[in-house]
Amino acid sequence: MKLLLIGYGKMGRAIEAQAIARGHQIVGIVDPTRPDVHISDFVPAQVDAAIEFTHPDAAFQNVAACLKQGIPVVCGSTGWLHHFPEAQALSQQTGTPLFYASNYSVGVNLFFHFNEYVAAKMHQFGGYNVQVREIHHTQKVDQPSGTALTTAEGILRHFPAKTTWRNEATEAAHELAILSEREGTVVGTHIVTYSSPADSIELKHEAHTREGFVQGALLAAEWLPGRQGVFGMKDLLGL
Ligand SMILES: NC(=O)C1=CN([C@@H]2O[C@H](COP(=O)(O)OP(=O)(O)OC[C@H]3O[C@@H](n4cnc5c(N)ncnc54)[C@H](OP(=O)(O)O)[C@@H]3O)[C@@H](O)[C@H]2O)C=CC1
Ligand SMILES: O=C(O)C1=N[C@H](C(=O)O)C[C@H](O)C1
Repeated sequence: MKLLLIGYGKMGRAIEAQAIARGHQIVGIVDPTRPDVHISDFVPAQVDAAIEFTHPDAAFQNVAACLKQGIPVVCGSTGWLHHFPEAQALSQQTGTPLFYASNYSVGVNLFFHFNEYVAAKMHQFGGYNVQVREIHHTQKVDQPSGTALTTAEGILRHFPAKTTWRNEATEAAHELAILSEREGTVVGTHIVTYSSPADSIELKHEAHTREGFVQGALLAAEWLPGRQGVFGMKDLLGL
């Protein structure tokens, strides 16, 4: 496949290495270190899919530029979802597919699935409080993590005692606390804890390397071309 990389940081570089190992061709790299390369330089005949891992403030503009060019785009940047409805509308207007996941790791998407199942069961039996904790490296700019937000949304859908989330410890029974910690080079750890006076139950995902994110993003890029609409990992994995 012909891939356009948008963002050449930790994820962009890891995706480049794995894409080449899988026999794909990198036709361009858009990044502040290459100011002469722009998304608007590329047309669909040159690119099968773009893969975007940049920054919360840059992601929507990059996604919109790809969609306007008619280039299918796989986006992994977090912290820009207030613009998601605009991106969905643009995908529909242009007939160009968009793939978004707050986390591309297959393991995390299984964790999301189990999280919703556990939340529904814990609601059914009652007596527990719940909180979400995420730990990431100190270079991370957004808080809470996109993965923690998806996790929290899954709990809010199935555990009606919580009606909203707050990014700090909270005494309010209806608020789901998301605790964010930044520590060294931690790749990404997410923990959901249900606790009662008698006991506690934890669901934890710990990424050891970025390889899971990279593999998932490449699977999405291989799957997306030729489709129409807005997709996520549930569509890709059939979860
Ligand atoms: N969905 C998932 O599975 C995952 C999501 N992420 C998310 O992906 C994003 C990137 O993560 P990561 O690679 O670790 O971050 P890095 O900071 O290592 O890399 C981001 C790169 O994007 C560049 N960049 C900034 N603005 C633009 C722009 N307008 N156009 C093109 N490139 C730009 C940065 O350049 P400069 O440094 O000069 O600003 C940098 O080279 C984050 O939002 C992170 O949360 C990360 C891992 C997995
Ligand atoms: O910034 C990161 O590194 C990560 N970001 C994503 C998120 O915000 O959830 C995914 C992963 O946890 C790594």
